[in-house]
Amino acid sequence: MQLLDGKKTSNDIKNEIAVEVQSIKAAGGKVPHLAAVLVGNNGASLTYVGSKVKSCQEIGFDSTLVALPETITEDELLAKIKELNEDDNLDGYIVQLPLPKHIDEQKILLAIDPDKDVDGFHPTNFGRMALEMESFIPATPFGIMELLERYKVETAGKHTVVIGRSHIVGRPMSILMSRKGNPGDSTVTLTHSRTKDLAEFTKNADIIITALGVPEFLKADMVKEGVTVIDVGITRVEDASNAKGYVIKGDVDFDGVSKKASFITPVPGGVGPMTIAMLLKNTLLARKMRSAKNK
Ligand SMILES: Nc1nc(=O)c2c([nH]1)NC[C@@H]1CN(c3ccc(C(=O)N[C@@H](CCC(=O)O)C(=O)O)cc3)C=[N+]21
Repeated sequence: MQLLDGKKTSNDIKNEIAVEVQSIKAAGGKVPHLAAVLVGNNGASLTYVGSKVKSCQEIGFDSTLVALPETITEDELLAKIKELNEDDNLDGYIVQLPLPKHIDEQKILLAIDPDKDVDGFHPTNFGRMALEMESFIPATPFGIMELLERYKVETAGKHTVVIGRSHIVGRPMSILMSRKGNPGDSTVTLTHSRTKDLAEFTKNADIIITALGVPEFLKADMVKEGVTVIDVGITRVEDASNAKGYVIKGDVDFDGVSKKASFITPVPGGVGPMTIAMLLKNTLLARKMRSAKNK
């Protein structure tokens, strides 16, 4: 069994990006600038946004945290988005999800300038991704593709089963794995809450990508020998014995499944850190695209 080490790989990627930042600086260019919009103070969101800002500092990016109150109106948030779109000193930004219930998420995502949409959530980028054009690829799926590539996991002609059809993980993942190229060229089954006999699919899968949010859902008896398992689940489960008061659980019963797997991601330290590294990679791409336009 080979562990797909997202912690290590994300550090490698961050180091590669830091080297590029240094050469941009040496050439007198502008360093990439990422902003994160955070509405309210959801505990998990604060953690992720905090690590995004910290990573920017580590690799020499400029970063801005736009912290807004939970009570902000949709119009006020749209005005802020407009401001970020027009800010010439900003290369890319993300609006941390989920947003409060009174704000229409789709409306907000549509307002983001596709050229600054480093999350790749705008329909323009999603469409470009599906059509195999250059685009910003959503960071979590992009991170999974990067892990598969760096660990040389064979995907061509393999049966990939994706569990979960969310717009930010499952659906884009199913598209990326079916695209031409390496990684890719997979035969993909996208399963979801209405799928019947899910185990019949997972038992026949060469690669399983699970983005469900149900702790330890995938058990050893649901997979075949030699499977590759990518665990995108991250659920905080209360645990008084832990200093933080919680432990992070993936969708996979790691102890059981890892005995049969040829490759598997841990949680934590798998897909999560990769998400942040790929967001930085998208931001570097945004900077390069803007610099080519003399911005
Ligand atoms: N606009 C937007 N873009 C996102 O990319 C986005 C989002 N909204 N909303 C929430 C999800 C979730 N997400 C994670 C990022 C890093 C870890 C991560 O680094 N996890 C660590 C553990 C961190 C912890 O202690 O909780 C790990 O798995 O090792 C997890 C989850 C990005 N998301």
